[in-house]
Amino acid sequence: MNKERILSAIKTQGIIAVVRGKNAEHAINVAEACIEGGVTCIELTFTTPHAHEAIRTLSQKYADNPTVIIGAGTVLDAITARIAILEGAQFIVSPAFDAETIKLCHRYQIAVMPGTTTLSGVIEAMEAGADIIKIFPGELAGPAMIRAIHGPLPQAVLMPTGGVTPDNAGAWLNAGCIAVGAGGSLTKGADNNDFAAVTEQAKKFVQAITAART
Ligand SMILES: O=C(O)C(=O)C[C@H](O)[C@H](O)COP(=O)(O)O
Repeated sequence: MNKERILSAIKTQGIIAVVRGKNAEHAINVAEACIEGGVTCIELTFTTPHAHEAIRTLSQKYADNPTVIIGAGTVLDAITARIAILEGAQFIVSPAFDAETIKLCHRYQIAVMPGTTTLSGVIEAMEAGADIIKIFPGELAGPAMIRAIHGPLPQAVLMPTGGVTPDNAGAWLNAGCIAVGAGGSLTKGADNNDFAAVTEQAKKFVQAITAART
């Protein structure tokens, strides 16, 4: 799928699941539980051992399903981004700013989302061509910061991650975020292999996002 369609799908879905697995198989199970609950944009983080295998498996499985978008997270450098792209990742998320990662993603026309918590960081990311700017850690910023950034920079496309829950997801969207990223509160059941709990939590996120947009 081309980059515009990936970005449009993320905007429509309103949420990216941040999946940190114990290993590739565990990450795949967590991702499948999210997808079953209706959260279909999946960020597989490179803190998971052999994360690239999970990216490959899920990218191949959902290659013909345009509602499921598989991407990579915790991408700290261009080498990791290239590995993720070769395995099928359709978007790249970083917790911070790395110019080489953004340049590489542009080379392959893959959506790229660097992280920052400052206004200067937002401007630097926009100037480098970030498609979405991740506000991380979101719990330290809060939805008020989104409104504040959009004062001087109404054109900034922002997405928080860190501390996003079904209870506060709507506040982030109402503050002007294009989507939210949710890890711990979405996938905590997976710590005990309770994947049904992950599916239930995914449904709660979908309900919260639908409610915020109606
Ligand atoms: O490392 C990255 O690239 C990340 O994407 C960081 C994640 O956004 C947060 O770890 C998610 O935070 P929680 O939802 O509070 O678990």
